[in-house]
Amino acid sequence: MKIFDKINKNYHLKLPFVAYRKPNKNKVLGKFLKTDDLVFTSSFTESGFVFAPFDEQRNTILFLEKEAESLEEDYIESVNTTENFSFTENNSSKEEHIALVEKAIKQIENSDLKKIVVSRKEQLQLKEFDIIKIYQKLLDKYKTAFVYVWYHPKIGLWFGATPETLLEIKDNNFKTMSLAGTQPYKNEENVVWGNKEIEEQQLVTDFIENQIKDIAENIFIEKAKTVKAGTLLHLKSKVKGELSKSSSFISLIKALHPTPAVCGLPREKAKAFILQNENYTRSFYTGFLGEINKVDDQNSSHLFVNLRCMEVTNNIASIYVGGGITKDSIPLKEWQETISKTATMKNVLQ
Ligand SMILES: C=C(O[C@H]1C=CC=C(C(=O)O)[C@@H]1O)C(=O)O
Repeated sequence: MKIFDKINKNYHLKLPFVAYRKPNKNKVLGKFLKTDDLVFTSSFTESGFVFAPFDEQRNTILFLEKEAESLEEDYIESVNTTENFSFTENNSSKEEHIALVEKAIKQIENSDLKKIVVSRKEQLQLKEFDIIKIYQKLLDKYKTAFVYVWYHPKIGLWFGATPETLLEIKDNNFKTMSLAGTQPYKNEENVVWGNKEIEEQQLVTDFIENQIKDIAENIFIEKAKTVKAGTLLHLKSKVKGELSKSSSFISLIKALHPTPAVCGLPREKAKAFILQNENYTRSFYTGFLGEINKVDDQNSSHLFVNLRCMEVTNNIASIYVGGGITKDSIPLKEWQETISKTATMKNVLQ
């Protein structure tokens, strides 16, 4: 495909680009830049593609629409996915993660915190690395996800296949979702959920409702349903509404990000715990990415939460995974949940 040649070319010339396919769509879209200038946005008023970190104190990167060459092509399923990547697994940080989960549970028991999402980074040494093969495998395997590869020579190379929409907005009509609770998919989507997962997801739904109630009208929240995301199942409620005339797109982003699906409740206290206690920097994991202010589509924007993602630097893949901790969490189960979540990316590396 032409778009893959262009990805290869830009990557080898060290020029920024993003390629992405929206959930359940066929088209792969690409934005290819001609210089390696680093452009930031804090107003979200420009037209382009944003890549935002978890911590909003850090910069959001913008690929300006007017500076980019845009390509789009229907994806033709790859026939070349049998080739193997081999990797050596680093010694896992099981004890460290379990200790972090235990600390989060204690903090919840001894404060007004209800939920904290704690995460970790797992590093794998790749024996081979081919940007196109990895991206094709992601496209082949995760048709219901937002599947992307994003590169800037001054920032890094990221891949992801995320199940979570942060915000889709056109005119004043918007959609978002409350996604939380995880169990492995075992050929059955009709499953029973435990109280911990039901409560964990309800906390996210209540937070979203509370955050948007003063800036939106006609809010409608669907009952939670089971959804499949790769080899996992989650609980999801769709949310829609109308942004009030006096409110702005950025106020909606600020109201939603970071949701308790990636941070916790109350938000600021959970964030402080995360920044103090996770012994690595999340950078763009649990941030968000996507199109903003599309001029050819009534200024619409479509943003996704950066989950099930990895960063590749010098043949080392860093896979980022986390999970929501509540008073009812069982540390060993939370560890196993992060292992299950690494499979989304590991499946395309082997
Ligand atoms: C934080 C992650 O997932 C979130 C989204 C869905 C379910 C989650 C959970 O069950 O904990 C997390 O809130 C991740 O995949 O790293």
